[in-house]
Amino acid sequence: MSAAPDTAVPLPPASGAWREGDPPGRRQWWARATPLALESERELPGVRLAYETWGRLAADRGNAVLVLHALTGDSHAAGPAGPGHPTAGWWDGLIGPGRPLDTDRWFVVVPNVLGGCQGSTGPASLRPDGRRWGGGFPYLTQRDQVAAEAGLADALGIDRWALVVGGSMGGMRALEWAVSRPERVRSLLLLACTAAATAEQIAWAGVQVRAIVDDPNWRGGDYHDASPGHGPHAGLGLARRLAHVTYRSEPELQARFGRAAQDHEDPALGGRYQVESYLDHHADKLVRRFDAGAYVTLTRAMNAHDVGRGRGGVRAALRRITATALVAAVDSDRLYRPAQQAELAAGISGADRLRTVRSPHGHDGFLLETGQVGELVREVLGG
Ligand SMILES: CC(=O)SCCNC(=O)CCNC(=O)[C@H](O)C(C)(C)COP(=O)(O)OP(=O)(O)OC[C@H]1O[C@@H](n2cnc3c(N)ncnc32)[C@H](O)[C@@H]1OP(=O)(O)O
Ligand SMILES: N[C@@H](CCO)C(=O)O
Repeated sequence: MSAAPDTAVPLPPASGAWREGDPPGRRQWWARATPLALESERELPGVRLAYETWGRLAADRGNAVLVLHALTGDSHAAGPAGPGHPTAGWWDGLIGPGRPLDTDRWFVVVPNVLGGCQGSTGPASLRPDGRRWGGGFPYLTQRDQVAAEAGLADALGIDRWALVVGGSMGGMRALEWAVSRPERVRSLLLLACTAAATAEQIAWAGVQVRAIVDDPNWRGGDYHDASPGHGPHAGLGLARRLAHVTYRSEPELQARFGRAAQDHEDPALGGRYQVESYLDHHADKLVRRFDAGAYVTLTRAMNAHDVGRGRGGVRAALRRITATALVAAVDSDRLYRPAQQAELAAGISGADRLRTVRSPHGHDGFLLETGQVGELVREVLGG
Protein backbone atom coordinates (compact mmCIF):
# COMPACT_ATOMS: atom_id res chain seq x y z
CA MET A 1 0.00 0.00 0.00
CA SER A 2 1.31 3.41 -0.88
CA ALA A 3 1.41 6.20 1.67
CA ALA A 4 -1.31 8.82 1.62
CA PRO A 5 -0.39 11.55 -0.87
CA ASP A 6 -0.03 14.30 1.69
CA THR A 7 3.16 12.59 2.82
CA ALA A 8 4.36 11.42 -0.56
CA VAL A 9 3.77 14.11 -3.15
CA PRO A 10 6.22 13.28 -5.93
CA LEU A 11 8.86 15.94 -6.44
CA PRO A 12 9.86 15.50 -10.07
CA PRO A 13 12.84 16.97 -11.85
CA ALA A 14 12.56 20.66 -12.73
CA SER A 15 11.50 20.02 -16.28
CA GLY A 16 11.75 17.54 -19.09
CA ALA A 17 10.32 18.59 -22.40
CA TRP A 18 9.10 16.07 -24.95
CA ARG A 19 11.67 15.08 -27.54
CA GLU A 20 11.33 13.10 -30.73
CA GLY A 21 11.78 9.41 -29.90
CA ASP A 22 10.69 9.63 -26.27
CA PRO A 23 9.04 6.41 -25.09
CA PRO A 24 5.23 6.60 -25.05
CA GLY A 25 3.59 7.47 -21.78
CA ARG A 26 6.77 8.68 -20.04
CA ARG A 27 5.70 11.39 -17.63
CA GLN A 28 7.36 14.71 -18.36
CA TRP A 29 7.12 18.23 -17.02
CA TRP A 30 6.78 21.65 -18.48
CA ALA A 31 7.63 24.63 -16.28
CA ARG A 32 6.23 28.06 -16.99
CA ALA A 33 8.88 30.77 -16.96
CA THR A 34 6.66 33.57 -15.64
CA PRO A 35 3.87 33.66 -13.04
CA LEU A 36 0.42 32.80 -14.37
CA ALA A 37 -2.05 35.68 -14.14
CA LEU A 38 -5.23 34.21 -12.67
CA GLU A 39 -8.86 35.17 -13.21
CA SER A 40 -8.95 36.16 -9.53
CA GLU A 41 -6.28 38.77 -10.33
CA ARG A 42 -3.76 36.90 -8.20
CA GLU A 43 -0.65 35.43 -9.75
CA LEU A 44 0.60 31.86 -9.45
CA PRO A 45 4.39 31.58 -9.69
CA GLY A 46 6.27 28.37 -10.35
CA VAL A 47 3.59 26.72 -12.49
CA ARG A 48 4.52 23.27 -13.69
CA LEU A 49 2.36 20.83 -15.63
CA ALA A 50 3.02 17.11 -15.77
CA TYR A 51 2.05 15.50 -19.05
CA GLU A 52 2.40 12.31 -21.04
CA THR A 53 2.43 11.82 -24.80
CA TRP A 54 1.83 8.95 -27.18
CA GLY A 55 2.67 8.85 -30.88
CA ARG A 56 4.80 11.30 -32.85
CA LEU A 57 4.20 14.93 -33.65
CA ALA A 58 4.02 15.31 -37.44
CA ALA A 59 6.36 17.72 -39.21
CA ASP A 60 3.44 20.08 -39.91
CA ARG A 61 2.30 19.70 -36.25
CA GLY A 62 -1.25 19.08 -37.45
CA ASN A 63 -1.85 15.71 -35.79
CA ALA A 64 -1.90 16.71 -32.11
CA VAL A 65 -4.80 15.64 -29.90
CA LEU A 66 -5.40 17.03 -26.42
CA VAL A 67 -7.08 14.65 -23.96
CA LEU A 68 -8.31 16.24 -20.73
CA HIS A 69 -9.00 14.15 -17.64
CA ALA A 70 -11.79 14.33 -15.08
CA LEU A 71 -11.63 15.24 -11.39
CA THR A 72 -9.44 12.48 -10.02
CA GLY A 73 -7.79 11.47 -13.27
CA ASP A 74 -4.23 12.17 -14.28
CA SER A 75 -1.88 12.24 -17.26
CA HIS A 76 -1.72 8.44 -17.42
CA ALA A 77 -4.53 7.90 -19.91
CA ALA A 78 -3.03 4.80 -21.49
CA GLY A 79 -0.72 1.98 -20.53
CA PRO A 80 -0.37 -0.26 -17.50
CA ALA A 81 0.00 0.72 -13.87
CA GLY A 82 3.60 1.03 -12.80
CA PRO A 83 6.11 3.23 -11.00
CA GLY A 84 4.53 6.66 -10.65
CA HIS A 85 1.26 5.32 -12.04
CA PRO A 86 -0.93 3.83 -9.30
CA THR A 87 -3.66 2.99 -11.80
CA ALA A 88 -3.70 1.66 -15.35
CA GLY A 89 -4.51 4.18 -18.06
CA TRP A 90 -8.05 5.46 -17.56
CA TRP A 91 -8.77 5.52 -21.33
CA ASP A 92 -6.47 2.71 -22.35
CA GLY A 93 -9.06 1.32 -24.75
CA LEU A 94 -9.02 4.54 -26.74
CA ILE A 95 -5.33 5.31 -27.12
CA GLY A 96 -2.75 3.16 -28.90
CA PRO A 97 -1.91 1.64 -32.27
CA GLY A 98 -5.10 0.75 -34.14
CA ARG A 99 -7.31 2.28 -31.44
CA PRO A 100 -9.64 5.25 -32.05
CA LEU A 101 -6.83 7.62 -31.10
CA ASP A 102 -4.42 5.65 -33.26
CA THR A 103 -0.96 6.58 -32.09
CA ASP A 104 0.51 5.54 -35.43
CA ARG A 105 -1.32 8.59 -36.75
CA TRP A 106 -2.09 10.96 -33.87
CA PHE A 107 0.18 12.62 -31.32
CA VAL A 108 -1.78 12.42 -28.07
CA VAL A 109 -0.98 14.82 -25.22
CA VAL A 110 -2.48 14.38 -21.76
CA PRO A 111 -1.61 16.98 -19.11
CA ASN A 112 -2.37 16.67 -15.42
CA VAL A 113 -4.64 19.56 -14.50
CA LEU A 114 -3.31 22.67 -12.79
CA GLY A 115 -4.32 22.46 -9.12
CA GLY A 116 -4.09 18.67 -9.09
CA CYS A 117 -1.70 16.34 -7.31
CA GLN A 118 -0.29 14.00 -9.95
CA GLY A 119 2.77 16.04 -10.90
CA SER A 120 1.25 19.44 -11.76
CA THR A 121 1.38 22.41 -9.42
CA GLY A 122 -1.26 22.20 -6.70
CA PRO A 123 -1.79 22.81 -2.99
CA ALA A 124 0.67 20.04 -2.03
CA SER A 125 3.43 21.55 -4.19
CA LEU A 126 6.28 23.66 -2.90
CA ARG A 127 6.08 27.41 -3.29
CA PRO A 128 9.11 29.31 -4.57
CA ASP A 129 10.10 29.93 -0.91
CA GLY A 130 10.33 26.19 -0.30
CA ARG A 131 7.24 25.83 1.87
CA ARG A 132 4.11 24.01 0.70
CA TRP A 133 1.26 26.03 -0.68
CA GLY A 134 -1.36 24.30 1.49
CA GLY A 135 -4.26 26.61 2.33
CA GLY A 136 -2.48 29.53 0.66
CA PHE A 137 -2.90 27.99 -2.78
CA PRO A 138 -4.95 30.41 -4.89
CA TYR A 139 -8.51 29.89 -6.03
CA LEU A 140 -8.44 28.58 -9.60
CA THR A 141 -11.01 28.51 -12.38
CA GLN A 142 -11.26 26.37 -15.49
CA ARG A 143 -10.00 29.41 -17.40
CA ASP A 144 -6.79 29.49 -15.37
CA GLN A 145 -6.30 25.78 -15.95
CA VAL A 146 -6.76 26.17 -19.71
CA ALA A 147 -4.41 29.17 -19.75
CA ALA A 148 -1.75 26.92 -18.21
CA GLU A 149 -2.48 24.19 -20.78
CA ALA A 150 -2.15 26.76 -23.58
CA GLY A 151 1.36 27.47 -22.30
CA LEU A 152 2.18 23.78 -22.59
CA ALA A 153 0.79 23.73 -26.15
CA ASP A 154 2.99 26.71 -27.01
CA ALA A 155 6.01 24.95 -25.56
CA LEU A 156 5.29 21.85 -27.64
CA GLY A 157 4.89 24.02 -30.76
CA ILE A 158 1.24 23.08 -31.22
CA ASP A 159 -0.69 26.04 -32.61
CA ARG A 160 -3.87 24.14 -33.30
CA TRP A 161 -5.19 20.87 -31.90
CA ALA A 162 -6.68 18.41 -34.36
CA LEU A 163 -8.99 17.41 -31.51
CA VAL A 164 -9.63 18.48 -27.94
CA VAL A 165 -11.61 15.87 -26.00
CA GLY A 166 -12.66 15.51 -22.39
CA GLY A 167 -15.35 14.17 -20.12
CA SER A 168 -16.88 15.66 -16.99
CA MET A 169 -14.32 18.16 -15.60
CA GLY A 170 -12.19 17.42 -18.67
CA GLY A 171 -15.17 18.36 -20.83
CA MET A 172 -15.43 21.69 -19.05
CA ARG A 173 -11.82 22.46 -19.96
CA ALA A 174 -12.28 21.22 -23.52
CA LEU A 175 -15.24 23.57 -23.85
CA GLU A 176 -13.22 26.43 -22.40
CA TRP A 177 -10.47 25.77 -24.95
CA ALA A 178 -12.95 25.92 -27.84
CA VAL A 179 -14.62 29.10 -26.59
CA SER A 180 -11.57 31.06 -25.48
CA ARG A 181 -9.19 29.91 -28.24
CA PRO A 182 -11.39 28.86 -31.17
CA GLU A 183 -8.56 29.22 -33.66
CA ARG A 184 -6.59 26.56 -31.78
CA VAL A 185 -9.25 23.81 -31.83
CA ARG A 186 -10.07 22.07 -35.12
CA SER A 187 -12.46 19.50 -33.62
CA LEU A 188 -14.06 19.08 -30.25
CA LEU A 189 -15.65 16.20 -28.35
CA LEU A 190 -17.47 17.05 -25.13
CA LEU A 191 -18.64 14.17 -22.95
CA ALA A 192 -20.96 14.24 -19.93
CA CYS A 193 -20.38 17.90 -19.11
CA THR A 194 -22.24 21.17 -18.88
CA ALA A 195 -21.97 24.78 -20.03
CA ALA A 196 -22.16 26.00 -16.44
CA ALA A 197 -22.26 24.19 -13.11
CA THR A 198 -25.87 24.00 -11.97
CA ALA A 199 -27.23 24.64 -8.49
CA GLU A 200 -27.47 20.92 -7.83
CA GLN A 201 -23.92 20.25 -9.03
CA ILE A 202 -22.66 23.08 -6.85
CA ALA A 203 -24.67 21.67 -3.96
CA TRP A 204 -23.23 18.14 -4.22
CA ALA A 205 -19.73 19.53 -4.72
CA GLY A 206 -20.17 22.00 -1.88
CA VAL A 207 -21.09 19.21 0.52
CA GLN A 208 -17.92 17.36 -0.53
CA VAL A 209 -15.77 20.41 0.12
CA ARG A 210 -17.49 20.88 3.47
CA ALA A 211 -16.74 17.27 4.44
CA ILE A 212 -13.03 17.94 3.88
CA VAL A 213 -12.65 21.39 5.39
CA ASP A 214 -14.64 20.37 8.50
CA ASP A 215 -12.27 17.46 9.14
CA PRO A 216 -10.14 18.54 12.16
CA ASN A 217 -7.05 17.38 10.27
CA TRP A 218 -7.66 19.93 7.52
CA ARG A 219 -5.95 22.69 9.56
CA GLY A 220 -6.96 25.41 7.16
CA GLY A 221 -5.39 23.43 4.33
CA ASP A 222 -1.93 23.54 5.97
CA TYR A 223 -1.85 19.88 6.98
CA HIS A 224 0.87 18.62 4.64
CA ASP A 225 3.81 19.23 6.92
CA ALA A 226 1.95 19.79 10.19
CA SER A 227 1.43 16.12 10.85
CA PRO A 228 2.63 14.06 7.91
CA GLY A 229 0.40 11.12 7.09
CA HIS A 230 -2.50 12.49 9.12
CA GLY A 231 -4.25 14.71 6.61
CA PRO A 232 -8.04 15.09 6.33
CA HIS A 233 -8.47 11.53 5.12
CA ALA A 234 -11.85 11.02 6.80
CA GLY A 235 -13.23 14.11 5.09
CA LEU A 236 -11.79 13.15 1.72
CA GLY A 237 -13.21 9.64 2.07
CA LEU A 238 -16.63 11.01 2.93
CA ALA A 239 -16.48 13.33 -0.07
CA ARG A 240 -15.61 10.42 -2.35
CA ARG A 241 -18.42 8.24 -1.02
CA LEU A 242 -20.95 10.95 -1.71
CA ALA A 243 -19.49 11.77 -5.11
CA HIS A 244 -19.34 8.14 -6.16
CA VAL A 245 -23.07 7.70 -5.63
CA THR A 246 -23.63 10.57 -8.06
CA TYR A 247 -21.23 8.94 -10.56
CA ARG A 248 -23.34 5.78 -10.81
CA SER A 249 -27.02 5.21 -11.59
CA GLU A 250 -29.68 4.27 -9.10
CA PRO A 251 -30.84 1.20 -11.11
CA GLU A 252 -27.24 -0.03 -11.33
CA LEU A 253 -26.70 0.24 -7.59
CA GLN A 254 -30.00 -1.54 -6.98
CA ALA A 255 -29.25 -4.32 -9.46
CA ARG A 256 -25.69 -4.88 -8.20
CA PHE A 257 -26.22 -4.57 -4.47
CA GLY A 258 -29.90 -4.33 -3.62
CA ARG A 259 -30.35 -4.87 0.10
CA ALA A 260 -27.60 -7.47 0.38
CA ALA A 261 -25.39 -7.43 3.46
CA GLN A 262 -21.64 -7.43 3.05
CA ASP A 263 -20.07 -10.86 3.52
CA HIS A 264 -20.03 -11.96 7.15
CA GLU A 265 -21.61 -8.70 8.27
CA ASP A 266 -25.07 -8.18 9.73
CA PRO A 267 -26.60 -4.70 9.42
CA ALA A 268 -28.81 -5.48 12.41
CA LEU A 269 -25.60 -5.78 14.46
CA GLY A 270 -23.97 -2.66 13.06
CA GLY A 271 -22.54 -4.40 10.00
CA ARG A 272 -22.58 -2.90 6.52
CA TYR A 273 -24.73 -3.38 3.49
CA GLN A 274 -22.78 -4.35 0.39
CA VAL A 275 -23.25 -0.94 -1.17
CA GLU A 276 -21.74 0.70 1.90
CA SER A 277 -18.73 -1.58 1.68
CA TYR A 278 -18.41 -0.72 -2.03
CA LEU A 279 -18.34 3.00 -1.20
CA ASP A 280 -15.84 2.39 1.61
CA HIS A 281 -13.60 0.66 -0.90
CA HIS A 282 -13.71 3.56 -3.36
CA ALA A 283 -13.08 6.03 -0.53
CA ASP A 284 -10.06 4.05 0.72
CA LYS A 285 -8.61 3.87 -2.77
CA LEU A 286 -8.93 7.59 -3.39
CA VAL A 287 -7.49 8.57 -0.02
CA ARG A 288 -4.36 6.57 -0.87
CA ARG A 289 -3.79 8.26 -4.21
CA PHE A 290 -5.20 11.78 -3.99
CA ASP A 291 -4.49 14.93 -2.03
CA ALA A 292 -7.45 16.48 -0.17
CA GLY A 293 -6.29 20.03 -0.90
CA ALA A 294 -6.22 19.27 -4.63
CA TYR A 295 -9.70 17.77 -4.35
CA VAL A 296 -10.94 21.01 -2.78
CA THR A 297 -9.16 23.23 -5.33
CA LEU A 298 -10.46 21.27 -8.32
CA THR A 299 -13.98 20.97 -6.93
CA ARG A 300 -14.17 24.70 -6.34
CA ALA A 301 -12.90 25.27 -9.89
CA MET A 302 -15.69 23.04 -11.23
CA ASN A 303 -18.20 25.08 -9.27
CA ALA A 304 -16.75 28.23 -10.87
CA HIS A 305 -17.38 26.77 -14.32
CA ASP A 306 -19.64 29.04 -16.36
CA VAL A 307 -18.48 29.36 -19.94
CA GLY A 308 -20.70 32.42 -20.36
CA ARG A 309 -19.24 34.46 -17.49
CA GLY A 310 -18.20 37.87 -18.78
CA ARG A 311 -19.01 36.77 -22.34
CA GLY A 312 -22.64 37.80 -22.57
CA GLY A 313 -23.97 34.49 -21.32
CA VAL A 314 -23.76 30.85 -22.38
CA ARG A 315 -25.42 31.21 -25.77
CA ALA A 316 -23.11 34.03 -26.83
CA ALA A 317 -20.06 32.12 -25.59
CA LEU A 318 -21.01 28.96 -27.47
CA ARG A 319 -21.35 30.94 -30.69
CA ARG A 320 -17.62 31.61 -30.54
CA ILE A 321 -16.88 27.96 -31.23
CA THR A 322 -15.64 27.24 -34.73
CA ALA A 323 -14.52 23.63 -34.21
CA THR A 324 -16.31 20.67 -35.69
CA ALA A 325 -18.02 19.54 -32.53
CA LEU A 326 -19.82 16.57 -31.04
CA VAL A 327 -21.46 16.60 -27.63
CA ALA A 328 -22.32 13.30 -25.98
CA ALA A 329 -24.59 12.51 -23.05
CA VAL A 330 -24.59 9.31 -21.03
CA ASP A 331 -28.25 8.33 -20.98
CA SER A 332 -28.20 7.26 -17.30
CA ASP A 333 -26.14 10.22 -16.01
CA ARG A 334 -27.87 11.78 -13.02
CA LEU A 335 -25.07 14.26 -12.23
CA TYR A 336 -24.57 15.93 -15.63
CA ARG A 337 -28.00 15.22 -17.02
CA PRO A 338 -28.51 14.66 -20.76
CA ALA A 339 -30.57 17.87 -21.01
CA GLN A 340 -27.37 19.78 -20.28
CA GLN A 341 -25.52 18.22 -23.20
CA ALA A 342 -28.57 18.93 -25.37
CA GLU A 343 -28.27 22.60 -24.38
CA LEU A 344 -24.59 22.59 -25.29
CA ALA A 345 -25.22 20.91 -28.63
CA ALA A 346 -28.03 23.31 -29.48
CA GLY A 347 -25.85 26.30 -28.72
CA ILE A 348 -22.95 25.29 -30.95
CA SER A 349 -23.55 26.26 -34.56
CA GLY A 350 -24.15 23.45 -37.05
CA ALA A 351 -26.73 20.70 -36.99
CA ASP A 352 -26.76 17.21 -35.52
CA ARG A 353 -24.16 17.69 -32.81
CA LEU A 354 -25.74 15.58 -30.07
CA ARG A 355 -24.94 11.91 -29.44
CA THR A 356 -25.98 9.50 -26.71
CA VAL A 357 -23.77 6.96 -24.99
CA ARG A 358 -25.97 4.12 -23.74
CA SER A 359 -24.84 2.82 -20.39
CA PRO A 360 -26.32 1.42 -17.19
CA HIS A 361 -23.47 2.96 -15.20
CA GLY A 362 -24.46 6.63 -14.98
CA HIS A 363 -21.95 9.47 -15.23
CA ASP A 364 -18.95 7.09 -15.13
CA GLY A 365 -20.21 5.78 -18.50
CA PHE A 366 -17.82 8.19 -20.22
CA LEU A 367 -14.94 6.26 -18.62
CA LEU A 368 -16.44 2.79 -19.00
CA GLU A 369 -18.10 2.76 -22.44
CA THR A 370 -14.88 3.10 -24.39
CA GLY A 371 -16.34 1.29 -27.41
CA GLN A 372 -19.04 3.89 -27.91
CA VAL A 373 -16.77 6.79 -27.00
CA GLY A 374 -14.22 5.46 -29.48
CA GLU A 375 -16.81 5.57 -32.25
CA LEU A 376 -17.46 9.23 -31.42
CA VAL A 377 -13.73 9.97 -31.53
CA ARG A 378 -13.51 8.39 -34.98
CA GLU A 379 -16.58 10.32 -36.13
CA VAL A 380 -15.39 13.72 -34.99
CA LEU A 381 -11.94 13.11 -36.44
CA GLY A 382 -13.61 12.40 -39.76
CA GLY A 383 -13.72 8.64 -40.06
C1 LIG B 1 -10.78 10.27 -15.30
C2 LIG B 1 -10.60 9.41 -14.13
O1 LIG B 1 -11.45 9.28 -13.35
S1 LIG B 1 -9.12 8.64 -14.00
C3 LIG B 1 -8.95 7.60 -12.62
C4 LIG B 1 -9.78 6.39 -12.72
N1 LIG B 1 -10.98 6.72 -12.14
C5 LIG B 1 -11.22 6.45 -10.89
O2 LIG B 1 -10.46 5.87 -10.15
C6 LIG B 1 -12.47 6.98 -10.47
C7 LIG B 1 -13.11 6.13 -9.41
N2 LIG B 1 -13.60 4.91 -9.92
C8 LIG B 1 -14.54 4.87 -10.75
O3 LIG B 1 -15.10 5.88 -11.07
C9 LIG B 1 -14.85 3.53 -11.29
O4 LIG B 1 -14.36 2.58 -10.40
C10 LIG B 1 -14.25 3.26 -12.64
C11 LIG B 1 -15.00 4.12 -13.64
C12 LIG B 1 -12.77 3.59 -12.72
C13 LIG B 1 -14.38 1.80 -12.95
O5 LIG B 1 -15.69 1.40 -12.77
P1 LIG B 1 -16.08 -0.15 -12.68
O6 LIG B 1 -15.18 -0.94 -13.56
O7 LIG B 1 -17.54 -0.23 -12.91
O8 LIG B 1 -15.69 -0.52 -11.21
P2 LIG B 1 -16.62 -0.46 -9.91
O9 LIG B 1 -17.10 0.89 -9.66
O10 LIG B 1 -17.59 -1.55 -10.00
O11 LIG B 1 -15.58 -0.78 -8.76
C14 LIG B 1 -14.87 -1.98 -8.74
C15 LIG B 1 -14.16 -2.08 -7.42
O12 LIG B 1 -15.13 -2.14 -6.36
C16 LIG B 1 -14.84 -3.28 -5.56
N3 LIG B 1 -16.08 -3.74 -4.98
C17 LIG B 1 -17.17 -4.22 -5.64
N4 LIG B 1 -18.09 -4.60 -4.73
C18 LIG B 1 -17.59 -4.35 -3.50
C19 LIG B 1 -18.08 -4.54 -2.17
N5 LIG B 1 -19.28 -5.06 -1.92
N6 LIG B 1 -17.26 -4.19 -1.16
C20 LIG B 1 -16.03 -3.67 -1.39
N7 LIG B 1 -15.53 -3.47 -2.62
C21 LIG B 1 -16.31 -3.82 -3.66
C22 LIG B 1 -14.22 -4.26 -6.52
O13 LIG B 1 -13.50 -5.25 -5.82
C23 LIG B 1 -13.34 -3.37 -7.36
O14 LIG B 1 -12.16 -3.10 -6.65
P3 LIG B 1 -10.82 -2.62 -7.41
O15 LIG B 1 -11.20 -1.45 -8.27
O16 LIG B 1 -9.89 -2.24 -6.31
O17 LIG B 1 -10.37 -3.79 -8.24
N1 LIG C 1 -14.83 8.89 -11.69
C1 LIG C 1 -14.54 10.18 -12.20
C2 LIG C 1 -15.78 10.94 -12.09
C3 LIG C 1 -15.71 12.39 -12.24
O1 LIG C 1 -16.12 12.70 -13.51
C4 LIG C 1 -13.38 10.81 -11.47
O2 LIG C 1 -13.10 10.40 -10.35
O3 LIG C 1 -12.70 11.66 -12.00
